[in-house]
Amino acid sequence: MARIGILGGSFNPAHGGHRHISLQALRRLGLDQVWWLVSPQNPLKAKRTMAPLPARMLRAKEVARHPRLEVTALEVELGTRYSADTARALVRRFPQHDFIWLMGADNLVQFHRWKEWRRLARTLPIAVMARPDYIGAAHRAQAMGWLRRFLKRPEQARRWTEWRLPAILFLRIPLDARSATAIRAHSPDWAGAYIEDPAPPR
Ligand SMILES: Nc1ncnc2c1ncn2[C@@H]1O[C@H](COP(=O)(O)OP(=O)(O)OP(=O)(O)O)[C@@H](O)[C@H]1O
Ligand SMILES: O=C(O)c1ccc[n+]([C@@H]2O[C@H](COP(=O)([O-])O)[C@@H](O)[C@H]2O)c1
Repeated sequence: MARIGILGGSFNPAHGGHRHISLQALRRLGLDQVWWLVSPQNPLKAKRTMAPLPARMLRAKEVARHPRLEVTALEVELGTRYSADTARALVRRFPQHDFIWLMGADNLVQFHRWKEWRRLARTLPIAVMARPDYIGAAHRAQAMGWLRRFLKRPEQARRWTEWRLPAILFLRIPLDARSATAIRAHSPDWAGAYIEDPAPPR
């Protein structure tokens, strides 16, 4: 039985912020591993600006480089597109593990727009990682109207496998301002380095 944090994301591209929150989650939640689920396509994000999945995977593996961080494209294998379905499929596929869903505070702000988000919260506990500019907004998030009654205290963090679901925890970790949006603004063609050159014309 392993204790595993799930960090779903576009990773377009992966950056030190992902690594930072994963290492914090490992420590604060007493995890054995964090699995990065590199999403084929976030249902709420534009396809136009999404780099191909193989390029995002390669970059994520370069950034993660830690024995307890696992980079996966599990949603491709599981055939799931929405996180509520992914969570359910993970629990069924890996009954020997305990999972907790990790997200940055910005994700909680739009959580009420995710498909069947209450079902996700009934399937897995949720840990919300602090992110600059979003902490207040996360506490005021629309989804918190329902989730607030299931709030756990920080001192309960390591006992998450014993929580009754739904359960949500805010982790006040050192803030990290890195973001994929900022990287794309600076290097819009970052994925080019990870895509093999097409065969030269004959
Ligand atoms: N610096 C950070 N601090 C806290 N959480 C973060 C940080 N960077 C990413 N996350 C979280 O990691 C998960 C995956 O993030 P994602 O791949 O969308 O990166 P991003 O930097 O938020 O991308 P974008 O700027 O394109 O939205 C999300 O839950 C997001 O909130
Ligand atoms: O299930 C949904 O409806 C849903 C809507 C938006 C985002 N998500 C998930 O949220 C995670 C973070 O996405 P992103 O693009 O902000 O990195 C990723 O696992 C997405 O699949 C899920």
